[in-house]
Formats: sequence, structure tokens, C-alpha cells
Amino acid sequence: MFIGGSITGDVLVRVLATGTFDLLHPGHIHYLSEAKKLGDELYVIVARESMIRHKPRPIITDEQRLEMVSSLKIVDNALLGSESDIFDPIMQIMPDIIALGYDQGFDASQLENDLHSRGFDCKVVRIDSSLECSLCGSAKIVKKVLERYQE
Ligand SMILES: Cc1cc2nc3c(=O)[nH]c(=O)nc-3n(C[C@H](O)[C@H](O)[C@H](O)COP(=O)(O)O)c2cc1C
Ligand SMILES: Nc1ncnc2c1ncn2[C@@H]1O[C@H](COP(=O)(O)OP(=O)(O)OP(=O)(O)O)[C@@H](O)[C@H]1O
Repeated sequence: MFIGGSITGDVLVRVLATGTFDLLHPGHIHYLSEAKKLGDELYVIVARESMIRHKPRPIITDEQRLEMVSSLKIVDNALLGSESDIFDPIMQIMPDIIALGYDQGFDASQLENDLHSRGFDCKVVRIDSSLECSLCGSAKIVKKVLERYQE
């Protein structure tokens, strides 16, 4: 998939996906695979534990979650997010498309506007589909582990 194509230099479409990715599961793979389909290169920002306030702290450290996501075949480049301003890494990566997950609490048009007001134009799309399975969620895995060891 190319934009602004010419014989001398086609431009790769860069897609950015984001998330915590604690305890990797097939739902994460589904999201990342759908995101990758939107372009040519998949970049991933792995959320910092210090920035996660809307749910319990991840079990796995920032560095280990980054190592796992980086090692996925479909991921071209993964990096830890900023600990202060989520717009910093976006400006570094300069994605063409940001792919939000089905349940990520960001408003696509609001995010597009926020980026625009910082002088950066980028499409923000929502991956609507989700994978349903009994352990396709980090919190579901944690719940099962707790139940198992409390038996
Ligand atoms: C475009 C975008 C950029 C983000 N950048 C960062 C960041 O730099 N640092 C960070 O800790 N979290 C960042 N986040 C937030 C997390 O990646 C994650 O999406 C958020 O914590 C919601 O987590 P969950 O979907 O894993 O529950 C960003 C999210 C989006 C949508
Ligand atoms: N089952 C799933 N199907 C599709 N996408 C998913 C699924 N689970 C997570 N995602 C997507 O993966 C990205 C990272 O999600 P996150 O790390 O919060 O996973 P999670 O397993 O849902 O975590 P938690 O259970 O703590 O909420 C998000 O964009 C989210 O929408």
C-alpha cells in the first residue's frame, strides 16, 4: 500500500497502535493484525505503568511488555510511551494512521483535532471488531489465576 507514489520513491503507510499489552493474548494479536492491514508498517506504543490510571497496574514491567510486543512478527517497531505527554512519541513516529482498539477510551475525531491543533495531520480510525474468547483479556487472565490459586 503506497501513498503519493512515484517511480522514484513510494511512501510507506505507517500505522500506529497503542495499548498496555499486559499478559499477551489472542485479542491483542487480533487488534495488531487488523491495524497492520491499514498500512505497510506497524508501530506500537506500549503504555507506561505510570500513565495507567483507568485500571489496575499491569502485572508485567514496562520493559518486559515492550520486549514481548517488539518480538511479534507483525510489529515493525515498538517503543515505550512517554511518561508525561502522549503526543511526544506520536510526533517522533509521525504515523499516517492511528488505529484505536475497540474499547480504547479515546474519541477518534477529538484526537484527530488535538493532533491537527499541534500542526500534525493524521487519520484516526477505530478497529471495531473484537475477538471473543474466555481468556482474550488481561483482566480475565488475572481473574482466572486468582481463582485457581484461591481454590
Ligand atoms: C495515540 C495514543 C498515544 C498514546 N501515547 C501514550 C504514551 O506516550 N505513553 C503512555 O503511557 N500511554 C500512551 N497512550 C495510552 C496507552 O497506550 C493506552 O492506550 C491507554 O493507556 C489505554 O490502555 P488500554 O487500551 O491498554 O486499556 C497512548 C494512546 C493513544 C491512543
Ligand atoms: N479481545 C480483544 N479483541 C480485540 N482487541 C482487543 C482485545 N483485547 C484487547 N484488545 C485491544 O488491544 C489493545 C491493548 O489492550 P489492553 O492491553 O488494554 O488489553 P486488555 O487485555 O483489554 O486489558 P484489560 O483486560 O486490562 O482491559 C487495545 O487497543 C484493545 O482494544
